[in-house]
Amino acid sequence: MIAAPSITFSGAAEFSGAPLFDNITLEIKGGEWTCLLGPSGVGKTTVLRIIAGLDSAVNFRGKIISSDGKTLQNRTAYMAQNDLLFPWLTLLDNVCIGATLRGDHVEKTRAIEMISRVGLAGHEGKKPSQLSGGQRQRGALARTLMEDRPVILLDEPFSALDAKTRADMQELAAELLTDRTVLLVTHDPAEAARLSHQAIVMHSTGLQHIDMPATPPVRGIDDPQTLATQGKMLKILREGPQ
Ligand SMILES: Nc1ncnc2c1ncn2[C@@H]1O[C@H](COP(=O)(O)OP(=O)(O)OP(=O)(O)O)[C@@H](O)[C@H]1O
Repeated sequence: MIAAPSITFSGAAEFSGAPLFDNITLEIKGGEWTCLLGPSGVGKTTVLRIIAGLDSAVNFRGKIISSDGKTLQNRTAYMAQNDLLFPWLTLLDNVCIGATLRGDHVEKTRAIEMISRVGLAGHEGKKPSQLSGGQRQRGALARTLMEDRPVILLDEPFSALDAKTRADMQELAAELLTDRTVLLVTHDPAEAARLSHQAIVMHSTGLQHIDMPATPPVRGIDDPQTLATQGKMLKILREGPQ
């Protein structure tokens, strides 16, 4: 098993002098799923991108500390809100792109297996333009799951999926990412209630932790505690910090 560190993210961020968030501390527990919810524009994607080392436009003043003291560089896999599949590559080549770009051995058999696991068997040779939005999102998920990284950053990875496929992909990701440190941004309280070890709502005024059921994820869709937690989150999202 690969060691998945805890991450402490703390600090403030601004874009061109306009403050986005100030003085927040986000504790992301090692080997667990943390879900981050909150209103549009509050800064969730920016947090993910800063941790992934991707956001050059933002002015971030703070620290990102991993519990094992090692840098997070080359230890994160990031799945963006839009699928970012290369339009000129086939699905199979897109799923293998990480290894290809690094000059590593390309594990085509494993990639074909991953494509099958996300329900896209038979589509390996298609270009992204020949796939539906939900299929492209599953392709991006397969590409992320191919990256054998201890820290996984997912930005609304299931948002384009129909209800059945969404539940199936949540369970697949939970299975394949067991013991990884996962930070999942979602707008869906039902998703957060099912998948989170800890769930946090990001408000413009700071972070609010949500009490989670004692049962471990993945929780049943119709489990009463899951539904109660989902309701509590929705209330907080609608009415603000409580
Ligand atoms: N490159 C950028 N330059 C300037 N402002 C930016 C840039 N990227 C994001 N922002 C601004 O920062 C704010 C936070 O954006 P971010 O994408 O992090 O929000 P979010 O909480 O993930 O929103 P959503 O839920 O809609 O995805 C927004 O007001 C956005 O316009």
